[in-house]
This record gives sequence, C-alpha cells and structure tokens, in this order.
Amino acid sequence: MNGTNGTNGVKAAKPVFPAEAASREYAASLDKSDPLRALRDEFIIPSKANLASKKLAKPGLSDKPSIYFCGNSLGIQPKAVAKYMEAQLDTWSGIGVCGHFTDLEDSPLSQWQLLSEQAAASMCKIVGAEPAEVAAMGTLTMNLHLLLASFYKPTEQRRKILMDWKAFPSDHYAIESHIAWHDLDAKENMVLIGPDEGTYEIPTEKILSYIDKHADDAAVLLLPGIQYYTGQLFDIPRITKYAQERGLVVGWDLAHAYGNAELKLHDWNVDFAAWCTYKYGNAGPGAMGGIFVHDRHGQVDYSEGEDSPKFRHRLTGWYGGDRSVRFKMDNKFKPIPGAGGWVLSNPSVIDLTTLCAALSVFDKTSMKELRQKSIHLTAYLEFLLLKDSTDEERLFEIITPSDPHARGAQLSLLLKPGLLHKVADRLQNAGIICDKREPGVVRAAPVPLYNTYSEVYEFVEVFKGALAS
Ligand SMILES: Cc1ncc(COP(=O)(O)O)c(C=O)c1O
Ligand SMILES: Nc1ccccc1C(=O)C[C@H](N)C(=O)O
Repeated sequence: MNGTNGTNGVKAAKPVFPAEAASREYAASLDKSDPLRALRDEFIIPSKANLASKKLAKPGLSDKPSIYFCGNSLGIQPKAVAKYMEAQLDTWSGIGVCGHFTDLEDSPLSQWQLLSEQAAASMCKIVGAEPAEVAAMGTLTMNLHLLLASFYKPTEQRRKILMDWKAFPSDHYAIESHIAWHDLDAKENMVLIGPDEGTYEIPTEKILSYIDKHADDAAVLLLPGIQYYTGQLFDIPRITKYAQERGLVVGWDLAHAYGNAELKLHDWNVDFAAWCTYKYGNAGPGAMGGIFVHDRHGQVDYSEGEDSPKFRHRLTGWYGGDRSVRFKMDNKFKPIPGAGGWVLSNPSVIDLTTLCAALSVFDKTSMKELRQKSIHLTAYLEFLLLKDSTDEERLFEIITPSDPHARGAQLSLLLKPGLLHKVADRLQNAGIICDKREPGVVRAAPVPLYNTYSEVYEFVEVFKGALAS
C-alpha cells in the first residue's frame, strides 16, 4: 500500500518531537544517531565559496558547505560520477567501437550494449518494478509523448485525459499537443482536477469523484506521483485501481516521486509511468530518464510465428528491437519484451554513465530506509517551522499536506504577499539553496541521502530571521 512502512501495510505514525528538540544540540544528536549519515560523504556539496566566486572550482576541503535543499529541482553530484566518467572516457579512448561488446574487467560499467540494462536493474528497485518493466531512455517529456502514443488511444466515446490542475507546464503541453495530434479539441478533452477554492491539497475522494464523473468519456488518467508545487503525494494504488475499474488507462509522472517516495509500480498495477533522474535521483542536469510499462503491456506474442510478433502498438526504433536480432538488418521488428521495447535509439553512453554512477549510491541503501529518514527529517522541518506560533501569527503557510504519507521530502511554504524576494535574498546570502516559485512559494526539500538535521535547524533559523526582519 502507498504511504505504509512497506512491510505489513500499516502506516507508520507521524513523528512527534519533544519541546527540547528545538535546539542545535538536539539536531546534532539526531545526526549522530542517523543510520544513513555516511551517505552524505558520497556527494560533493556545493560550497558557499564556490557559489560566491562565480568561477569554475571544485569545493575545497576547508570550504563551508552550502545548505542544499534543492534536490527537488536538481540533485547534487555523487562522487561516483567522476570515477564512472573517467572509466567511460578511458573505455572509449582505449578501445573505440569495441566498447559496444566488450566488458572490461576493472570497469564499474558494462559494455555499451548492456549499459541500459545495468541502469534498469538498479532503477527498478527505486520504483518497485521487475527489471524488464523499466527502461532507461530519453527524457521525461519525450517519454511521456512516447507512452501516450501507446496508451492514449481515443475512441468516439472515450477521449478525455484527466490530469492535475497545476500540472508542470511540460506535462500540460505534452498532453495538450497529444490530444491535438489526434485532431481533437484540447480544451474540451483535458479535464483538470484541482483542490477546492482556498485550499491546496486535492482530496483523494475528489479525484475519485472526477473518475466517476468521467467513467464513460475518459481514456487516460495521468497524474503526478508528487505534485511539484504543493508537494502532495497522491494515493497511487487507490487511485490507479479505482480508475482502472472504470475502464481508464492510468499513467503517472514520477518526476518528484522517483528516489523520494516508496513506490511499488508493479504491485499497484500501474499501466505506465515516466520520470526524470536529475532531481532526487542525482544523475545530473537533463540526465537520462526512465519509463515503466507494466509487464502485461510489454509482452510479445509469437503464437502466430516467429516472424509475426504481436505487441502493443508503440513508436519504434532499432534499439527497442531484441538484441538477438538487432544487427540482422532485416527490417523485421521484434521488440525487447517489456519496457525496453519502447527504446528508440542507441542511447548516449555518457548519459548512462552518470545515471549508473548515481544509481550506485542508491544501491548502497534502500528506498525503505531512505523514506524512513525522509519522513523524520521533513517532520523535523515542519516541527521547527510551526513551533511557537499560531496559524494566525505566522507570515507563511505550509501548503504541503501535514500527513507524512501524503508528501515526500519537500515542504512548500507560501509566504504572505511581498515577502518572497526578501526571504529568498536572505536565504541566498546565508548560503542556503532552495527553490522559489512566484508568486510566493519557497520549496524546501531536505533530502535524506545528503541533508542533515543540523541543516534543517539552520535553515529554519535563517528563514524565521528573514521573516522577522
Ligand atoms: C513534473 C515534471 N514534468 C516535467 C518536467 C520537465 O522534464 P524534462 O525537461 O526532463 O522533460 C519536470 C521538471 O523539469 C517536472 O517536474
Ligand atoms: N529542469 C530544470 C531546468 C531549469 C530549472 C529548473 C528545472 C527543473 O527541473 C524544475 C523542476 N521540474 C521543479 O519542479 O522545480
């Protein structure tokens, strides 16, 4: 089940902190007893000096690290990236084209032909899928288009796409243009599901009521696992099941959920999903994305003969073709069974290298452990933000759900009008990196892989100081 401790389906209780938790010493004690604290050393934390210098430089050992709470936009660089890149550059310079089919004994990377499988083998653990249900490929928006090409098949009766009211613009454009691609009216066929007036959280019941309302005319439900602006984590299994029972195909954009929330895409029977890997996944700006296609959609049926495979329609390219026949050059497409059958091109090995490096850090832990820390870390942030003041007194509102099972790492702080720039400047001057969204939202995302309780404490001190000044 979504939002559970992942073992027996029971939701863990929301962490509660004693009054004395609001001190630097207490934060430091939480860091000391954090079982995942060693993982921070897997990353290069941008330093305050580098941020100020505007020159190319590596953070020095004595530099003061910044407080990086922006992993919901771009994750920081794992140290493994340099090592993996060096190995890849040496492979390319050392053996050229032979890198396609040669496994080098001392490289952490497989031959290029198998590198996307290496990435998928780690990525599938993050999203809760079978290895074959996941493919490393392309980028998020591109992948959404490719998946919609397979899964959005409007008919006379069912042609609408249900989506969220404040979808990330790229998702909005993708859906809008996809509907238009079928010569359908986009406005008429995009059904936007939003929160009630004056609120930010979309109740699951409300989503279900939209599904009921459009049970006869909707083809697809495509929602974000975590909404980028409010940070709301949706009840993926419940919504998926409910919509599928009413005949909809269900896809999820997991940009903000990948590497952040615990996911079980296979067990939840999700039809398809796509994500980027540069946020909580730390694979680098614009890094290669990932797709999930449920096992039941990725099968290839050879019952009518080897030369007449039957498979779900998709837009095809040669790297979606099975490796056993890929180089036969006979123009008879036989898809790789599973998500790999949606791949188009020879993938960028450099992109796959940073992705595999980033995944090597995830391989040292598990989403269950990360999520356990994340729930606690974000609850600590919330506790410090809210203590000592009432809703009326505060100059900000947390618009992210307070239920830890309905959010990931991020808290979105909506400031009273006119405060955003002052607060953003103060945070920046203090070497705190987090994201601002007009008209007045600061998004702070303490990431369990590399952020600390002490950083959360420091952030709240500066944030409250900025509001008080
Ligand atoms: C929900 C969501 N969709 C789409 C995108 C854009 O993805 P890309 O530029 O990788 O296609 C982002 C982030 O940039 C996002 O958060
Ligand atoms: N790709 C980017 C390029 C530049 C600036 C931000 C992004 C983001 O990814 C934003 C992210 N989707 C977000 O929710 O903040």
